[in-house]
Amino acid sequence: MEIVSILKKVKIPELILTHICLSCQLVSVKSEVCIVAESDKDWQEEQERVRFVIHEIKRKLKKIKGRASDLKDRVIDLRKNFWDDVTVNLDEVDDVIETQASLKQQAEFLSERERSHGQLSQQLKTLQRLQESPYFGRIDFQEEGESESESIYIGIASMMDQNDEDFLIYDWRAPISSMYYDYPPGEAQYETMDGAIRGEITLKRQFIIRNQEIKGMFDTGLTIGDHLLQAVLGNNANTKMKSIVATIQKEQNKIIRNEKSKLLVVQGVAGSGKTSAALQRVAYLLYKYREVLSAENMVLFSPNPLFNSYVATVLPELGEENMKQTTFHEYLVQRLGKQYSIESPFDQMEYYLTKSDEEQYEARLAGIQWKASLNHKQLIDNYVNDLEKKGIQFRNISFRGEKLISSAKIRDYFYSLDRTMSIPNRLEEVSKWLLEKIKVFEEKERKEDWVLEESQLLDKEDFLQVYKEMQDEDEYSDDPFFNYAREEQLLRKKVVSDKLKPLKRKVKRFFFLDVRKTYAKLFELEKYRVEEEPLWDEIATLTLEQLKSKSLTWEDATPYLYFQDKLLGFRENAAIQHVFIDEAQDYSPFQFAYFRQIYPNSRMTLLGDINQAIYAHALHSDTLLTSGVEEKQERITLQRSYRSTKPIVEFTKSFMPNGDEIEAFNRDGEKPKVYEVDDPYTRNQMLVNHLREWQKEYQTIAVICKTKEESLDVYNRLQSSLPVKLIDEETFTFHKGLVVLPAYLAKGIEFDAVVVFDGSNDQYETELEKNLFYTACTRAMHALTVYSLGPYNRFIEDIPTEYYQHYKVHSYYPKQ
Ligand SMILES: Nc1ncnc2c1ncn2[C@@H]1O[C@H](COP(=O)(O)OP(=O)(O)OP(=O)(O)O)[C@@H](O)[C@H]1O
Repeated sequence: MEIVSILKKVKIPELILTHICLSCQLVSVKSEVCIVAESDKDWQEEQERVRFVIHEIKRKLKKIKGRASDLKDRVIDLRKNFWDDVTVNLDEVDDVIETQASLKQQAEFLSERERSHGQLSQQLKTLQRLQESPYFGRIDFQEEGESESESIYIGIASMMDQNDEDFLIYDWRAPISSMYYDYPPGEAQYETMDGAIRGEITLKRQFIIRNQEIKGMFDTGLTIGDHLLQAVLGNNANTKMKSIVATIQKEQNKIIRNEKSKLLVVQGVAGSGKTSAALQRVAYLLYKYREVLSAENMVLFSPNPLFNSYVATVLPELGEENMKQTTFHEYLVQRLGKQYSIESPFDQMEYYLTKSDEEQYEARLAGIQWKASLNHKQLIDNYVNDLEKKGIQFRNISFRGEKLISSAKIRDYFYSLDRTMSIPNRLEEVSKWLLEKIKVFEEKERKEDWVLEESQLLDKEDFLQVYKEMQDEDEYSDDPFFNYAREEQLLRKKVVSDKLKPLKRKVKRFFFLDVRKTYAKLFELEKYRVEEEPLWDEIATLTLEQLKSKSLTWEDATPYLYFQDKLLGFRENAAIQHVFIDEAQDYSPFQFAYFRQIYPNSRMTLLGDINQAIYAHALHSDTLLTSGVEEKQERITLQRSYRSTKPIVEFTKSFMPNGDEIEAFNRDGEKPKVYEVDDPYTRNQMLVNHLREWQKEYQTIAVICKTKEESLDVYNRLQSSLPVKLIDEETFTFHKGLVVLPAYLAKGIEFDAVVVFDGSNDQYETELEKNLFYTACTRAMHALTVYSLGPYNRFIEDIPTEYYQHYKVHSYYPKQ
């Protein structure tokens, strides 16, 4: 095997390291590196240490395997013979109590064993991972006042030596390990419970260890040397996101280890590692607060279902459980899906992109922006204040088509209650009052003829239940007439009770309050007309139409739920201690305010990129990453982009405002290509050939379109020539190979190579379309090609021509 160890001694500039180690894909890394022969003493000593540590790991593995297997046998045995050790005696009250105690003890015994077994399996998994690659970093740290430095080896978990005295490996999340990410050699310090420990880093070294062998070794003067990063970033994209634990950058480390902020906002350019840092942060918090925090106490809101599967393996790879993951749409559907069909953000986006010729388009757009704003929230708050005094719409309570209690009576009762009580508390009172009334009605109703008729139709089980009830009551008599009468009584009771159950359930859930009708009044009453919004009347008409058809547009769903929670009350989710919101720029200020309401005490980490704000509400208005959030917050900015090669970053940053602040990681590659083609047939032909070529080199290739419709069209065209998959909003996992998808579904994800199917002026014109185009282009890691049917879009005009290769292609086909 060809291995070149890389250390600091001999300098060979501009070495193309195609012969490094092919098995770990350290290929095509072109940079100035330092290199020494394999026989180097340091290399050998390090390899010796790796062997020693792995030997220790194996020893531990053997020991734990033995213990785990013993424990497993004992658990199985305990489960099988659970009852043998329980004294069951139910004769006397004392005996029952004793039996209960004995049962409890046995159950606790079993669960304690099961827990221990779980912990051992966890340790086993971690050791198995360490066995492959025990660590990735080393720092030699000489603490102030000490005469010698200590070598700290850093890996994904800690491991002690045989006598449990010294650490052979430190967990990357241990306080001392933070220096590895934060400091180059020289003065350094780390925080402990007892204050800062100061000293000097005398050596900083990175390793690539695979299959128990050192494949690469770098001494670095930087925080985290570029060599390793070059190697990692040069690899092909995967359908699963990778952990960045070995190469976390200093700025990212600030996000990961931030403990002070209640609200942490990360504005990071495309590919700057926001999502990666967020996941490492979850792992860090789970480690640091392991006594009090578990994966169930954290939730990640992600941009689409595909993204969930994309990031699903990062935490398990680090030996941690995944936190809950959901999309905000999923959350809204779960809360409101029974009453309404809820438009997805993607459908709203399709509307925005494709329906500009519709009559109501302008009004809808104005509505999208208004309903995203905190002004709309204020309007609702004012309205709810008024509703405390009057105006709530109630429903009649009816049973079998007959009105039992009129909405007017309910309203009068509600508004007769103490006004200092909140609306939900008053509803609780109304509910009790109604249930009392229903109870009285229930007793009367049992005597009705229909009840007897229905009782004949009861199931056999119902009769048996009544029979059992009579026996339990000890009312079984020798007098058959008495029995018959009692049976009828009970059957009648059962029929009415069963029939009223759904109604009672609804009353307990405050169904008597008509939320929809009350919300609609906000758009009907002159009092709430928003004068400063010129299209208010149109917005109101549209909203009322939607409400009538029992569907909620994306822009309406959050305000509606907010309003509903205000009226009916909402039990906050106290279990969630940390909320992560990825692609935070896509949430409106109103939506964020709603998050605050449902998770009032949780810490929040918001991650986003203002340049990727693609939803219509972001037009001319604040998003979470601008100034929309007034709360106290800590902001961290990431300017360096890691995903794409330098030429791709130079291309994409050139047409973005403040693009000059975006910094490319120095990774070489081909310049992006822009093909202006004058007919669709030629473009298709070229595209197929192009993709065929790429398939030889790359594992994940995306043809990114603007809309769903365009994606479907491209998919249909390519299908007959190439193995291709179409990704839509219902796609939950994606696989290697060639995919076609709209840009908004590619958010957060990356591909080896990307084709923008049509980057023409007709397609990308507005400011939001620019962001969409930017989002599409920045998905590419190694190669980017833009096809344009006719003249390319005006944003490309802003790019210096030396940053891309431009081709004008004339039709292969004769014009007809
Ligand atoms: N410190 C790092 N070491 C190695 N790779 C990194 C590092 N930071 C980021 N990357 C890589 O860069 C790519 C982009 O990272 P990530 O998806 O986390 O960025 P992002 O800021 O969320 O991007 P976007 O907003 O464009 O979706 C990933 O392949 C990730 O593995």
